Amino acid sequence: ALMLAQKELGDVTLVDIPALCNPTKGKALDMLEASPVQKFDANISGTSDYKDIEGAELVIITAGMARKPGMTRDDLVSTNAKIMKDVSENVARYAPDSYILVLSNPVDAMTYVCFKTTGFPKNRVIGQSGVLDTARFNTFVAEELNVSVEDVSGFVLGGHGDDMVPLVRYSYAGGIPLDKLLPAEKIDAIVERTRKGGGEIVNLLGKGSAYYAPAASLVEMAEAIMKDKKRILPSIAYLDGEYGYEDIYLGVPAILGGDGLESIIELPLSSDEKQALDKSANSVKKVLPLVKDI
Ligand SMILES: NC(=O)C1=CN([C@@H]2O[C@H](COP(=O)(O)OP(=O)(O)OC[C@H]3O[C@@H](n4cnc5c(N)ncnc54)[C@H](O)[C@@H]3O)[C@@H](O)[C@H]2O)C=CC1
Ligand SMILES: O=C([O-])CC(=O)C(=O)O
Repeated sequence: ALMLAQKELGDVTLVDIPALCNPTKGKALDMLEASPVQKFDANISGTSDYKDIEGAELVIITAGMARKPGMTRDDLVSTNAKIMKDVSENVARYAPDSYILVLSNPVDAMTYVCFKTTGFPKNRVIGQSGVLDTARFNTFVAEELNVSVEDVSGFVLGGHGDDMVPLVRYSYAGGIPLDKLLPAEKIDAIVERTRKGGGEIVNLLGKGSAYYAPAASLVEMAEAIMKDKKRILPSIAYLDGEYGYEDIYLGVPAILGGDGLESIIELPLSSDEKQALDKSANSVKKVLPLVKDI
């Protein structure tokens, strides 16, 4: 919320459960009081009444439990699917024209729940994972090469789980393909660390999960939509035959602009890459039956 306001992308309303109404108002007020110092003009308010989101153009859903060390994201599925359904119903009722970004885990399945519950068109329900996974990949590459993160552009496809697919063939530093700059074993180690990147933070924190980098990732997607930037960003999109998958939400490269997820980019994949993507898609598919009757 603070990052959105700092960028003056709009006024921000934080919504949490009634038991946390006052702490939510307190958080919002604290952030708002940073605005005269940091010189941003955006209102930030807190509430537990969904009526207060009436007319919202963009809704970011992060409601739900975070995992603890030793858990997988999929362990959160039944608890978070119920929360996602409740939140999505309220968003559909009070902000029926909004674009939605979903973060709650397991995010591929939660984005599917949000899509089915709201009944919104697929371009208006989008999940976040790839921007974060790519940011982690880029961080590790920049560290290994001792170069600026600004010059590294990785590419991560697939579900937000340990078998996500960092695409080395489409990853560059300063326009130079990564395999010309790093030996295979270093690249493999970076791929593996990226896949487990969320878990690395969960284990270090002991309580809760990553926070700043997921927030920055959501803000990048929000900005693309609010400013109609037509960014090419990895996004969790509803697939209707693209990449050979049907009726599933999965991370793929997409164009984000004023009309949400405006199109999906279908990349040619090698057979190894497609196999890795199939494995990741199958992991997401395994979870979907658990959310279909929520
Ligand atoms: N997709 C991604 O890349 C990432 C996903 N996540 C996921 O995002 C979710 C949120 O993470 P955090 O913000 O760290 O957790 P948190 O525990 O700090 O916040 C979750 C909030 O959801 C609220 N909530 C629970 N039930 C609700 C309901 N029915 N309606 C409205 N609000 C409700 C809670 O009161 C709490 O304030 C988790 O599921 C986490 O795994 C976190 C980081 C990255
Ligand atoms: O790992 C988690 O539980 C939170 C998350 O999705 C991430 O940080 O990638």
